[in-house]
Amino acid sequence: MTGLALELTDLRKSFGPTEIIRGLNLQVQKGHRHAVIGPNGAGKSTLFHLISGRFPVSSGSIKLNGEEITGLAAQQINRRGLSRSFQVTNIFPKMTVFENIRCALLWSRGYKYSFWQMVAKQRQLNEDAEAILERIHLQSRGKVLAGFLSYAEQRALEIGLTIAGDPDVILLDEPTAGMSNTETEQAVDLIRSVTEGKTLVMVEHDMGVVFGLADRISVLVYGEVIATDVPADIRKNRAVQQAYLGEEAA
Ligand SMILES: Nc1ncnc2c1ncn2[C@@H]1O[C@H](COP(=O)(O)OP(=O)(O)OP(=O)(O)O)[C@@H](O)[C@H]1O
Repeated sequence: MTGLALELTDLRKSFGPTEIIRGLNLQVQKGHRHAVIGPNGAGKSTLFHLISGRFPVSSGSIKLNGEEITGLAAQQINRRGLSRSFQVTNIFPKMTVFENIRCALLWSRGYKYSFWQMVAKQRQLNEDAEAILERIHLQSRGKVLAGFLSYAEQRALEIGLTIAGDPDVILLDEPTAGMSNTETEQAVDLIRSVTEGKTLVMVEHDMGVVFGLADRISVLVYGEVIATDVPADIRKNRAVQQAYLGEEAA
């Protein structure tokens, strides 16, 4: 897999008079697991909102698989193969786990409600939903209301919703936030398996997760990427140590 999955050039985003993303450049290679790290308030979530089309950019360019997506709506970007999770869980708590996945599949395939179409596609849809439940290790929890899942299971379901449309590029926002060590280890294994052969861009604060999963790390400070490199070299980078990692990396 070669070429760029994402190419962000001189990206800017202001809220009122305050510029939050300030001439950001970022390239993500196809097939890489790429982590974006940086201090609180650096603009990581805002960056995800820009890439996924949730917020319009103030200026600059975003290319997905070589094609300009700047200015497209979130749904159009999703149809082009980019899917994102949210820091705050995005599941329907009063629907079962299985129904949540089915909904994500329906949405990603753009099915409009038509009874006969639904009947014809029902079987395939159910099989595909079961397959996703297996991939996220929730096959025994399909009939449970999503709101009754443990927190870690809800995060796994959220990953299931994100991968339901079989995206090429997956954006995960703090996928292990709030988890115990054991839950984090399981989440890392899950993320590794569901992103095999895909491109992953991940915002994450847990340095164990970042250095364990990422092929490349970009460091975002005050709305700019100050370094992008392999994990070993990010650890050694002086500017990064000073700006962010501090003693932890020394
Ligand atoms: N909709 C908004 N309107 C105004 N300011 C915003 C908006 N969204 C984010 N900001 C500001 O932009 C800055 C960057 O926020 P953002 O959430 O992107 O940072 P972050 O790097 O993801 O932080 P954290 O690691 O704490 O999640 C913050 O100062 C925040 O207050």
